[in-house]
Amino acid sequence: MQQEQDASISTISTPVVPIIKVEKLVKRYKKAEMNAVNEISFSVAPGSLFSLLGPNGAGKTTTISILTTTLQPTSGSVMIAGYDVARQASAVRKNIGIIFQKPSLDLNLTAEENVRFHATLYGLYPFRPSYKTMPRAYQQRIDELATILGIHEDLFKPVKKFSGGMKRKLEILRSLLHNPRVLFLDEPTTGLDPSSRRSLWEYLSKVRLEQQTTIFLTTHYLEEAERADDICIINKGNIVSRGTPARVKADLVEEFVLLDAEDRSSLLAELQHLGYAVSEQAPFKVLVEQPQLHTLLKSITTPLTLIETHTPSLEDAYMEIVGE
Ligand SMILES: Nc1ncnc2c1ncn2[C@@H]1O[C@H](COP(=O)(O)OP(=O)(O)OP(=O)(O)O)[C@@H](O)[C@H]1O
Repeated sequence: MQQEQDASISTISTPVVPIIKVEKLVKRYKKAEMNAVNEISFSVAPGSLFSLLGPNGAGKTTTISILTTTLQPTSGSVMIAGYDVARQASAVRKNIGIIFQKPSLDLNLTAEENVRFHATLYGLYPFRPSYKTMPRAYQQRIDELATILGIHEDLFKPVKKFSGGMKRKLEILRSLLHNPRVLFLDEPTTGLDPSSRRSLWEYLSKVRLEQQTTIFLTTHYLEEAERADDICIINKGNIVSRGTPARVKADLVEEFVLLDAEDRSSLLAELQHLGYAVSEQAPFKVLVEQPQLHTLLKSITTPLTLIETHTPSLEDAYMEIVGE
């Protein structure tokens, strides 16, 4: 038994060096009365899919802009792949890929030309006038990524013929060319129809598995965040909940039963005697999860006039947090 305990403790405490570490990050815009990001701290495990979830104005774009070195924080620290965002911005940039909300592709060029011009602009490969004359390493990398992202057939087509989903995939391909350790995506599925959205998610999972890239994305869709290994929910610049989707659900979703009786004082005394967390006002709100409900009801001897169970969904809990 002792051995089992020791084994489980050592498994839990195995240190994983985070690829992203955010500590007490604050951003206050000029003339703003409140912090857009209000002393938030979190870390991201390497190779994971991390989702920053929140409603409009929560502070997602502000956070991702600081993490990607395009915005100065007011205070706090951010380390990415071991580099300090404020003091080692160019080393950070070498280790990250970024896809912002607004597409930045040249519609008059082919997909491959968009990638090639980007690659030469950023000094990854020397410029050559055609794909065929580009270095072999470039050709292999673009082939590999286009295959993972499912746009191999379309590489030599003009981007103006691409759907929204294909354009997104091309931007992802372009931002992965230099093999970044972290890929940042700001609301990547905004404006996509449900099937393109699903397909983009499948391809992002493949990218993560095959390239071991950590993926950090922002979204205001709860169902998207549920696909992540870790979620951090922010609202009005503050962290509301964080952890695995299951953990966040347990954190936010409060299961309870409402009970009432003609003899309320007897019912209240019984509930308190049984050790349940219970509201003072009737009908009495008793915090109890479904599996324990039967035991609770069997133990009560006061005749009941009301039994009403409440099991909110994660969506309900999220709406309650952000809808105020
Ligand atoms: N350049 C700016 N100057 C002043 N205030 C700003 C600026 N950019 C954002 N804000 C404010 O900071 C807060 C956080 O905005 P942010 O864009 O980070 O939220 P968000 O979660 O990305 O929202 P959305 O989902 O709508 O993109 C909001 O109150 C917003 O009005």
